[in-house]
Amino acid sequence: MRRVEPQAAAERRQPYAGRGRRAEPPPGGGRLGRPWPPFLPGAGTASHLVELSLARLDEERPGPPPRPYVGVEGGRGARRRAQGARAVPELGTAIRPRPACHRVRRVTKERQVARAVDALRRGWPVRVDGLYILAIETADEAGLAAFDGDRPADILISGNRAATLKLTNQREGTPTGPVRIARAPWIDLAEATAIADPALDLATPLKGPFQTMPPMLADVDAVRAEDGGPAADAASAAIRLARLAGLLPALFVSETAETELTVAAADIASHRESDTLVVASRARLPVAAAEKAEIVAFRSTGDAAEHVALLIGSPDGRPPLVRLHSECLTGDVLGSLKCDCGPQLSGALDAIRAAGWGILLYLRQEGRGIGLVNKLRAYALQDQGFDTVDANLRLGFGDDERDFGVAARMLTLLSQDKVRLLTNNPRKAAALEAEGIAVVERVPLQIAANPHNEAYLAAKRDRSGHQL
Ligand SMILES: Nc1nc2c(ncn2[C@@H]2O[C@H](COP(=O)(O)OP(=O)(O)OP(=O)(O)O)[C@@H](O)[C@H]2O)c(=O)[nH]1
Ligand SMILES: [Zn+2]
Repeated sequence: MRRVEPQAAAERRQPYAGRGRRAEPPPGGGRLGRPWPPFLPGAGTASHLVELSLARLDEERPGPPPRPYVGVEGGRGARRRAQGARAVPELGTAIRPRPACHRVRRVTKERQVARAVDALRRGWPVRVDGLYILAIETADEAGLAAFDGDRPADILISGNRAATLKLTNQREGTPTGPVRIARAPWIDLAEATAIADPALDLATPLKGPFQTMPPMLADVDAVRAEDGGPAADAASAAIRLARLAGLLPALFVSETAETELTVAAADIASHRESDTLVVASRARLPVAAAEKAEIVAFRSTGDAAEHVALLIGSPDGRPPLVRLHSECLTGDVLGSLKCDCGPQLSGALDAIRAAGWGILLYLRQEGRGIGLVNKLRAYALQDQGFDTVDANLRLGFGDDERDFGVAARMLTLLSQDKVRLLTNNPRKAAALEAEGIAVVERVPLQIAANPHNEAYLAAKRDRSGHQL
């Protein structure tokens, strides 16, 4: 039986001492100007607070023996061991939410980018340096009317989408960066949606005529942003923001609108999920492929996605066999035959178990980083005859929008700097190497084709350079 200490004993020790929590109210009151509740150990006001000694809990309910997993030597776990408390298996440090008494947090650039992403998804305007933007995909009539004000806002699309629409930049030929289309009176929300969404390309094959209505294509470089810096940077950042939001890279754009939400183009451009990624939690997880496995979940402050690592077997001194698996809901969960993701996932787990020690990183990068909704749009285009690469380009994205810096950061947090990589994709190996993870061997992960994914695998081999 666990014994609850009498209050008198609790009063001699400070609960949570040394954990960075304040024990006494700060001078001048608490959070948001409200007075802090009294917390005066020994004054009889906190009768429910007792200290449960870690050492005593251990005597009564011994913890598991330390597992031989990786971690940062000399970290919090090592200190606890040195103090004789229960040995905590080490694998990076889980970051707890801040206590409720923590006062107003600094608004970081990650938080500002996250807010902007959220606003775009909800159909709210955002200001990026001197450009105001509203996502075409999530705008409604009332929101667009408010955004337009006295003068119709223009349209901004990615260079890839502009190339699909054959909107050549008047000065430079084929555009590489975003292209701005002056909005003629006939371009209402429905027309703008047809410009944005290639699923409608067949239904409305004749768009425009844009070129005959100058200045339909304004070179964004010529427009200076109000806050300084070329509007081209703001335009590129705005397009990136749409992709981070999982939206089509097509926006209404204007130099005059109203919103309280401003985000700097430079903050969007430098936003990297890996910068703020931390270990959030971990647990033992026997899986069908391997009973001896452990799951580790990762979070970052700027993105909602939670990435996961599954550690299989025990470290044996060799670099682990590592699989970077990008999320594919349709293949991983529903058994889609259009791709090779499901069989690759189970094949990778089997290969890691057979190797004795390895890690599967489950990366929340659905659709090669364009998100589930856009991947399904790409599938609809593939049913029209476009291959997996062209479908992405028609949507306005690159062929592969994934940032493997996240995977490198996860490996670093797991204290792994050398890996044997299970992949047919040389880009993954190069990306890890660029982030400081040595890929000592590439191990192929070949899956037999089926009639539904033959063309997909051929496009990966012939157009994306996969070694199949
Ligand atoms: N945009 C798009 N994404 C797809 C399509 N088919 C599969 N995907 C996504 O592609 C990703 C699969 O990538 P992986 O298997 O991790 O990696 P890979 O680039 O194929 O390389 P390997 O390591 O050799 O398998 C998943 O995020 C899928 O959702 C498609 O037709 N279009
Ligand atoms: Zn898939």
